[in-house]
Amino acid sequence: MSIALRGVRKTYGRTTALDGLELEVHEGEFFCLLGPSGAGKTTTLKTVAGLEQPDSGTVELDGTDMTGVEPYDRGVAMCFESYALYPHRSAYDNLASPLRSPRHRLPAAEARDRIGAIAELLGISGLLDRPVGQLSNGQRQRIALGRVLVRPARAFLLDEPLSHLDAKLRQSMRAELKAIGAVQHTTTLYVTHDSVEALALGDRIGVIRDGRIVQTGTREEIWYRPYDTEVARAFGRPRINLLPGTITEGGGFRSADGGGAPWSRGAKTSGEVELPLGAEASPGTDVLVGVRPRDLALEREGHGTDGRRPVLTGTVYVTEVLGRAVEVTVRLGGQHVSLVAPRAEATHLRPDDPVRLTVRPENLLLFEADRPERPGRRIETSTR
Ligand SMILES: Nc1ncnc2c1ncn2[C@@H]1O[C@H](COP(=O)(O)OP(=O)(O)OP(=O)(O)O)[C@@H](O)[C@H]1O
Repeated sequence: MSIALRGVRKTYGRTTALDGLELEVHEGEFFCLLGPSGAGKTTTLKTVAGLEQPDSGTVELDGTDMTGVEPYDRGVAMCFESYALYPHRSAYDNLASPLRSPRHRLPAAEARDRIGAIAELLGISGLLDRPVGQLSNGQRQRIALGRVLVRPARAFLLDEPLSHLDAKLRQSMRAELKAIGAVQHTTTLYVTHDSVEALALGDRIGVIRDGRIVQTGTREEIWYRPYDTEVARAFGRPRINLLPGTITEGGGFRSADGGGAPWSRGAKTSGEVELPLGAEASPGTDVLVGVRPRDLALEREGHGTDGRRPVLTGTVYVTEVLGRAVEVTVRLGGQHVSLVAPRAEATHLRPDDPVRLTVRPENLLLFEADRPERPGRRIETSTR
């Protein structure tokens, strides 16, 4: 089933939950809607399900306007973050109840098989006899998810279905979820505020902010061509580094002289540097250059640089071991930047050690400077 929201506006009193939201989810797609708390994610799902009516705008399912169509008749199955389960009934009964409704009734043996298969995938087979009221939050959440997935639907609407699981379980369930046959073949609109989850699961991702979609794209598009600094900051941990500067006459970048400009280039020594970015912006524009921590490399001593890659010179501020990698925070002039390096390359580093960092020009992103009224938008360059 395809899902489309066209110019959907929804207010609650003086709160605007959805502000002319436009969204299209294609048939069979796993679409992640990512945004911070209060952005309008749950309201979007409820509007698609028919549990909320838009003040204006329309919801179309398979191209048909759903205005006036009851939730029950929309063919979508929704899983709430605050799961509505029957606490006194067994987990099995909770999973089985959707299959007893006149619309979805299945022969008992088939229902048993289906429940067994879903329970197996969700790791809840051992809990089926227990009353749901006695289960942990994480266990209940999996029952609630199972309840949605067990019945045939033309689209699944899932609202943070893994949020109550511990990190390890969440990670394994994430992998399982996409492998579930029903999910593979059914349009799924999945709400999360976790960018790692969105990147792992989404065929496409929609970033929602203040009731509007800011950007829609594949994970590559969102990662390499973020709409603005806020989208860039939302994806990737540690966060993207954003360093201030201005656009030069030739469309390059000149670092802001924040007390000892950190950039140098090629064999030149430390000092203010110009990066030829081919920026589509007028000279003098205040900008931010974005570099993700994993795209910054420590220049190894004695290896020099190839003369083409920009080099940043600074001193180590602090290091933190992240499993097999190390996050190194480097002081550059008045700024701090983080980079993630393989442990072997970074374990010897101590605070105040001088370091030189390199970055591939194609890994530099350019943005307008942030303004009070809105985050800086990405500026096209010729280096990527
Ligand atoms: N029933 C309601 N009555 C009044 N205001 C509401 C209601 N439901 C949602 N809102 C408001 O609408 C806005 C969007 O809420 P929504 O629940 O859609 O956000 P969300 O992105 O799902 O957030 P979260 O991640 O915290 O669940 C919020 O400001 C919220 O307070």
